[in-house]
Amino acid sequence: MLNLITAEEMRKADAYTCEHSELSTIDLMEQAANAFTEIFVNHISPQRHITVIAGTGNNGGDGLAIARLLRMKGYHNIKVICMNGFTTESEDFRINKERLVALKISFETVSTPEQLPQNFDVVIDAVLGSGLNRDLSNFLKTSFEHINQNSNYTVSVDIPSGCSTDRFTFEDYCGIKADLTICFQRPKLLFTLPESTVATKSFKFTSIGLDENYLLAIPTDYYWTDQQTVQGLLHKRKAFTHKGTYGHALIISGNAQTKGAALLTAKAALFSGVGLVTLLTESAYFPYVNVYQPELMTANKEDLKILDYSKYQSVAIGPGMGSNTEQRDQLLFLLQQKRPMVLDADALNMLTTDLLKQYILHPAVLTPHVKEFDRLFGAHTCWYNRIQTARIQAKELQCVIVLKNQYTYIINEVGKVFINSTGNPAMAQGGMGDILTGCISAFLARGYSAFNAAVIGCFVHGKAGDELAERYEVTPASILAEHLPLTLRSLLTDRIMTN
Ligand SMILES: NC(=O)C1=CN([C@@H]2O[C@H](COP(=O)(O)OP(=O)(O)OC[C@H]3O[C@@H](n4cnc5c(N)ncnc54)[C@H](OP(=O)(O)O)[C@@H]3O)[C@@H](O)[C@H]2O)[C@H](O)CC1
Ligand SMILES: [K+]
Repeated sequence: MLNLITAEEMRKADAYTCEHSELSTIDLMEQAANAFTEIFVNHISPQRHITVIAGTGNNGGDGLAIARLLRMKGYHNIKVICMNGFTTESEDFRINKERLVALKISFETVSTPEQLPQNFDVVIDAVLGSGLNRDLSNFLKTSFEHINQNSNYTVSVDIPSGCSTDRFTFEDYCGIKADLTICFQRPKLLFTLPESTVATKSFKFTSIGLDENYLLAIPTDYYWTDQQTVQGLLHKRKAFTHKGTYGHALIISGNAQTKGAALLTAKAALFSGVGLVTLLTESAYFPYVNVYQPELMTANKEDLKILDYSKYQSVAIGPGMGSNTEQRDQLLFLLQQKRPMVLDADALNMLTTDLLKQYILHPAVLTPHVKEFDRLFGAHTCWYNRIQTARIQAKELQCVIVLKNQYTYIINEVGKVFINSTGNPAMAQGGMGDILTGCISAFLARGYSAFNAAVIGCFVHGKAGDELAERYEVTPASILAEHLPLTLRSLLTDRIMTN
């Protein structure tokens, strides 16, 4: 679990690392440039024409070091353009300029936007990083606009120039619009917000060798859930265990038109390793369930109010359930059974915050997408504010909120935010949310806490999607469900190999 930190804390970590190690700031810059270059070479071939656009601070210094390292790696079409008019020139920028000139890499300075080349193939943007402390000058604004319009592909160093990581809105954004940002040491919360795509379409982060013990001790409300965290949480199946060891999940989902949602949720629970899965549905539908997935058990919807709920370790309610008066009455009845629950889709649509306050008195995971979230907790104009509401509500309701997004936010009962790091656009298809509900309900039934079930469920779901996306342009939900056991195996095998 990586704690996310602010630009100011990063600066302190930089100073601390240099003070408490043999490293000088120029060494750290070299490490940062190396880390950047390692990712860059996997994206951009040496045949491309690279223009590094640099400022004269440390972000610019990184840019110059990157130009030199790329030249040494066989990128021969490379030049550096330095933007004039900065008040400061950092010492490490100066050293890197000397090193660059020694390699005879083209270095020129521009003072007006008109002096910039007409077109760029690949731009490495190293004008401004975390040192941004005021509005952009007209010179920089116009230059950035020109670069944005005329670059085939732009990679920003640490932060797109002109983007402030301490502000979470992008109104009137006039900085660099990157295709990829390679940021240092930690992901930035900002880049997980969907609106940040105006500044960077994607991001990767890489360690530059800052003191991790120092960094990890910095308190924060935001964390990045990485593979190691999930591997630490996952238990391997043990010898002499049986189906009863792994819990029994009850799935309540699907009306006449949306039976597929019920099947997908149940299938995902099954493939996530729960001992038993029962699907509550109309008796007329039992044969279809058995044909589709013979391992599933069925219970009659007519018996909803007479079932013995104590035998289910988790109850998932909502996908494709419908939201008429009868279903609302069923939902309230189910909530009163106080079983560990996952509430999704129509279950969320039928609830209000007052009802949640009244009925959520047991471990519960709410899995809204943006529309469900805003209907329940009020409209939001930006994701940062939406996350803040989720933090308040999770604390107030004492539940876990899984706010779905490309980077899903998992908010625990004390309002801390854990950002899921897996998943991709190939998963953007109907039924994917049903699979997530099934996954989380399986881990809940297997005995994990609501929070751990949410963290594991989101990670495994997204990782299965990532693995499939290497081979599939799109990953239909049922294919993803069937891939879950392979993903679980790879996570558990890696752990055995590495720990
Ligand atoms: N620990 C790390 O993360 C490391 C980061 N590295 C890289 O360093 C940058 C941060 O470098 P820094 O020198 O602090 O700042 P910048 O390069 O972003 O900016 C330089 C100076 O530019 C001036 N400034 C600020 N805003 C503007 C503006 N709108 N227009 C013009 N100029 C501006 C400001 O100086 P002033 O004296 O004029 O106020 C900035 O100081 C980080 O992003 C990483 O890329 C290290 O290389 C490795 C360790
Ligand atoms: K930059």
